[in-house]
Amino acid sequence: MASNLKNLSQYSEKNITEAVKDYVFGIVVAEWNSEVTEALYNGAVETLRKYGVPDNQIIRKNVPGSFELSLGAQWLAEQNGIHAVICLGCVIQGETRHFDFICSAVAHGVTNVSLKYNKPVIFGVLTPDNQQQALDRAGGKHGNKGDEAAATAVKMLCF
Ligand SMILES: Nc1c(NC[C@H](O)[C@H](O)[C@H](O)CO)[nH]c(=O)[nH]c1=O
Ligand SMILES: CC(=O)[C@@H](O)COP(=O)(O)O
Repeated sequence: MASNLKNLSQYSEKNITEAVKDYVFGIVVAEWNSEVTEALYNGAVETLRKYGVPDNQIIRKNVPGSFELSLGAQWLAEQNGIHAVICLGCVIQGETRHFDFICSAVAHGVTNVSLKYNKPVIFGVLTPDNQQQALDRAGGKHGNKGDEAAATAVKMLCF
């Protein structure tokens, strides 16, 4: 379902239990397009807080760009005290195919980290054609991808 047909901040809370407040969440944030990625981060943190996760159980790691999210996620996922990792980035289409290479690399990289460490590693990366599409999905008319990513991490830990 396309994001414009489903608000990213509206999701089922089925299966989410009280136990989630005992977990520790890593959040890796790409610095590229920081206006967008900071909004994603704020959405993710507010969602975790909503379920009672204390701020000292949310560990942030910044990386330069979305391409580096996979390694940043690995640095967090390899820590026994971290139970899930949320990766937040925004890759905006430019004039060349660089966009395609970054998006593919980070999607595969994040997946590989999740499978390697047997932990939820959530792909919270926007891949819009332009800045407006990104803003629409970082607290705009289509909700906040950061909310969705944090809720996904919570749900995976509660299954
Ligand atoms: N153009 C965008 C980038 N580019 C930078 C790469 O992510 C990476 O840091 C660089 O290729 C060095 O390895 N990153 C984004 O997150 N968003 C973009 O729109
Ligand atoms: C997705 C990107 O790396 C992008 O900023 C590159 O832009 P361009 O393809 O115009 O060089």
